[in-house]
Amino acid sequence: MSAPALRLDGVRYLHRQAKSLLPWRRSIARSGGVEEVSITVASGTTLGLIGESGCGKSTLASLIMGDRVPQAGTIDLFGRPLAQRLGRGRKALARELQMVAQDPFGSMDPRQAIGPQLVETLDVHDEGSSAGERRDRALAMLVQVGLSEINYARLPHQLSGGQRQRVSIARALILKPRMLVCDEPVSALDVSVQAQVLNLLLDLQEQMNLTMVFISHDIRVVGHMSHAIAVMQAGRIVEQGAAETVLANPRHEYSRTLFAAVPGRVTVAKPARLLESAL
Ligand SMILES: Nc1ncnc2c1ncn2[C@@H]1O[C@H](COP(=O)(O)OP(=O)(O)OP(=O)(O)O)[C@@H](O)[C@H]1O
Repeated sequence: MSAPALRLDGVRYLHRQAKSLLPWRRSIARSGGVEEVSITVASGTTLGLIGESGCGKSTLASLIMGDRVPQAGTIDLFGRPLAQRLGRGRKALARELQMVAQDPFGSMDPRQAIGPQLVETLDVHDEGSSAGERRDRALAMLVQVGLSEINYARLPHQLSGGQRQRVSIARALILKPRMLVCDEPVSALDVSVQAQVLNLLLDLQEQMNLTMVFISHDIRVVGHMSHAIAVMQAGRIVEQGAAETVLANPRHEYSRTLFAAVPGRVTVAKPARLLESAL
């Protein structure tokens, strides 16, 4: 079997608490973070990462994105150590690995229209193309995420929350990365809009053969999106496996408690043929 798209082996990152101003409490205490995290994501599949607020999901996302460096353990992306691709390799990494976060507004320039913001990404990373080609690519990307071309000239505040999240997906995918980390991408959206954005992500995954890490506290959402699921508690992965198996037969006590809180049955939408290679 070919190398997995992403492999984390024994990754640790513990946040340092700010130094106390009280002299007798000046020792640097460790607070939350992640510890001994080992996960594997097969190419073209989605690993759903689930756990309660504060368990370390976003810390893990930032480690995968290379925004934090592990204090122990290794991260390999497409068969190469991530650590080698930071620093000068950063720019090339952006063409392989992108992120969609919960709040699309936070990462957008409120005064710049949507289209030019997409073009700007190409300006930085795709110097070979002409201005006209970049504009065409931005327009095509808008259409690919289900937005009409009219949105090219609109400002972020003129769009709905769902449309804004589509724009941030467009911006993440315009460089045609191979891997996408989604950190609670639909948590801020109305339930009716959530399904549309999730299905868009599923379609794009198929069209672009994307590998995804999909982070959510919502078990239904993770069930809808994932081939494999990892359950996180207090910074550690307590259980991982094929999505169907984990959801139907959770082995860890914590997973059972987490799933029991969800009324009804959680369904897995992903095709079974991919399950085997997802592990
Ligand atoms: N920069 C930081 N400095 C100190 N502690 C931090 C920092 N960032 C996160 N933490 C702590 O680390 C733990 C994990 O936080 P993290 O944001 O990774 O969890 P999460 O599962 O993504 O939570 P949420 O779903 O609420 O965003 C928490 O206890 C949090 O308080």
